[in-house]
Amino acid sequence: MAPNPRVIKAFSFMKALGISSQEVKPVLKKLLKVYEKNWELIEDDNYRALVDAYFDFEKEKGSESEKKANDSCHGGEKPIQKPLLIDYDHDKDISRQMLCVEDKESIEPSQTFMKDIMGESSSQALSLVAVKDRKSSYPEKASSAGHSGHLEKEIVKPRNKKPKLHLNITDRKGLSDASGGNPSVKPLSIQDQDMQNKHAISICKNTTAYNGNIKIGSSSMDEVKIFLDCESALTQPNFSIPNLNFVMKFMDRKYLSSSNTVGPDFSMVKLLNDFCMSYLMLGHRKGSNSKHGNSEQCDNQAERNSSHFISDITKGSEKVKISLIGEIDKEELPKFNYIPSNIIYQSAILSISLARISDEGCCSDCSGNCLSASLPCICAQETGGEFAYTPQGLLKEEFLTACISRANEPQDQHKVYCQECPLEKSKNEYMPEPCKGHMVRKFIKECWRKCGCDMQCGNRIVQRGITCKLQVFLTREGKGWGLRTLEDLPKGTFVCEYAGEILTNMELFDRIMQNSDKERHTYPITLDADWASEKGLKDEEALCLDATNNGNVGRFINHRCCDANLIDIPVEIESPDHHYYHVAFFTNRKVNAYEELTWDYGIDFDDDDHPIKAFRCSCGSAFCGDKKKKG
Ligand SMILES: C[S@@+](CC[C@H](N)C(=O)[O-])C[C@H]1O[C@@H](n2cnc3c(N)ncnc32)[C@H](O)[C@@H]1O
Repeated sequence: MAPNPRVIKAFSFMKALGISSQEVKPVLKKLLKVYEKNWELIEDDNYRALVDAYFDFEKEKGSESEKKANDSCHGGEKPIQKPLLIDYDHDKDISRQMLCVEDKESIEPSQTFMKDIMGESSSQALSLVAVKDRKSSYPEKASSAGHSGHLEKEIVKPRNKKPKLHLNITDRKGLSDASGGNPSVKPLSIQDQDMQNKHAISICKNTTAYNGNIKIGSSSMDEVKIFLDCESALTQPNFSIPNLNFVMKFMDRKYLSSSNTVGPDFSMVKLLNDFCMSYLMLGHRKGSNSKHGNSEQCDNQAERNSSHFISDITKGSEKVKISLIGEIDKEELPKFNYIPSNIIYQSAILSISLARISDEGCCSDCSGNCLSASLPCICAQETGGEFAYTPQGLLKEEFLTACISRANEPQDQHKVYCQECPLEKSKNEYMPEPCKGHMVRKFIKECWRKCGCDMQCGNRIVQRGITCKLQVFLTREGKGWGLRTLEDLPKGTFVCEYAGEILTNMELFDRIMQNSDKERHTYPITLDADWASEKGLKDEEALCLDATNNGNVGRFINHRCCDANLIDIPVEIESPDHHYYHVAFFTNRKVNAYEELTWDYGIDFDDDDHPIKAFRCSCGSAFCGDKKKKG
């Protein structure tokens, strides 16, 4: 009689797992008896019942018979451990399966076994993930009344529950080297202590089984396992595992709010990468070290289905998209008009004309990139004959250090006192107070339109605009919205300008008076960095920037006393006099992905007379100057 093709198929499936037909035969026989020859139950879910029955049977046989079985089957090698098969198309391509091994303490699989599954060439790249909790990964065992024998008792109850999405966080400690010996490929993962939380995720770095970083497959255990390769941000202390429902809902919203969800460049890998990024981002957003506290918080959030997400607050006006993320009910969406560069409100006088740029004020003889010329061009004169930027586009260490030390020690020698201070005049036109002093600042001068170099010249950083990946997010300390970077930023990186309306100080003062009842406003910046060189400024030349109603992303940068990670540096671009200049933010140290970007506003929290009422500072710095708050 010709063998039953279903038996042959079951044998070949088990053989691929390294289990011989002889071993499978008695188990299959008993299983058929228990299931009353219902093959569907046996074949279901990649022979899950058969695989389980086999391993349970083996286990129960006791140590002696187990040893015998292993010796005969694997030539004395380490016994096969029960695999959770993740198989995306068993019939078509068994060599592309991924395996999870039950016992994480000893998950080095036998070479034979790996070769059987992956084939000779691919066995090194096999990715193995230990399943932490047997209960959470395995179906219930049924005590089958009416059947005798151990196997029957341990037979797996066929599952009629809908498969759940179950993502496991795994510890890769003790895993076999899946990197194929490449030292630069380090597995990275996090371990969830709370197995009650079924929403966990396995994130492994570069344990690529077949070229891609993302691996998906459905297991034989009614689960779907997704392996996502995420960034090293995971190891940061402020990362806590977000609720998966919340991440899912966030993704839904994000893609529903995006007009081009499925464009011609759609790819599943991109989508999953995005999922990874969102997962990390939401994890970081929690900002607390308590996993349990956060997961509760997340549950509530998920219940309320509550997240704001704007994919690009710049409405396409910057070269990069800047997203905003926050929770509904916590804070209103900011109401302002995004402008990528400064704009005159009304009375400010800005004389920008090429005629005002003298031949000595530009490098008309240059071409290409001024930084690659043998000698610095005339535009470097402002910065002592050296360009402020490195060829990599960062601020030079010495220049940055000089700016930082001047900002940190606002000593009198760097201050200038006006005879008739426009700032004081704006507060009280008829009886102005004496000038309180203005810091003389170090300027950067960038090449511009009259210069011979091109737009890619290394001395044109600020004018080329934002290039970092930034995000507006809701701070947890009550500071309202804040700005963070989504990527690591080296020291000296240009982040963004503070762009807003250009007002005269008089106009600003009027505006402040009119809005004095409003608690929160953005912080205006007085453009007084070079008032020293002016004998007397006309009212319409004493300028400031206000980004409250119209501004760029700089308006979201919160204050931090003393140890902020950004420094504001005046930059001369199109105007040779310094009534008007650009205020550019640079990192003053390396800033890690997901860190909030902060800037020291230079507020005197004791100055009760200042027209702008200082907020209660929640910067969290050890050097916080808000003594009232501390008191
Ligand atoms: C330039 S805006 C920054 C963006 C602002 N957080 C928002 O939600 O639009 C300045 C305002 O943010 C708030 N803020 C900034 N830094 C803060 C801090 N360290 N503590 C408390 N509030 C802060 C204050 O209300 C301040 O007037």
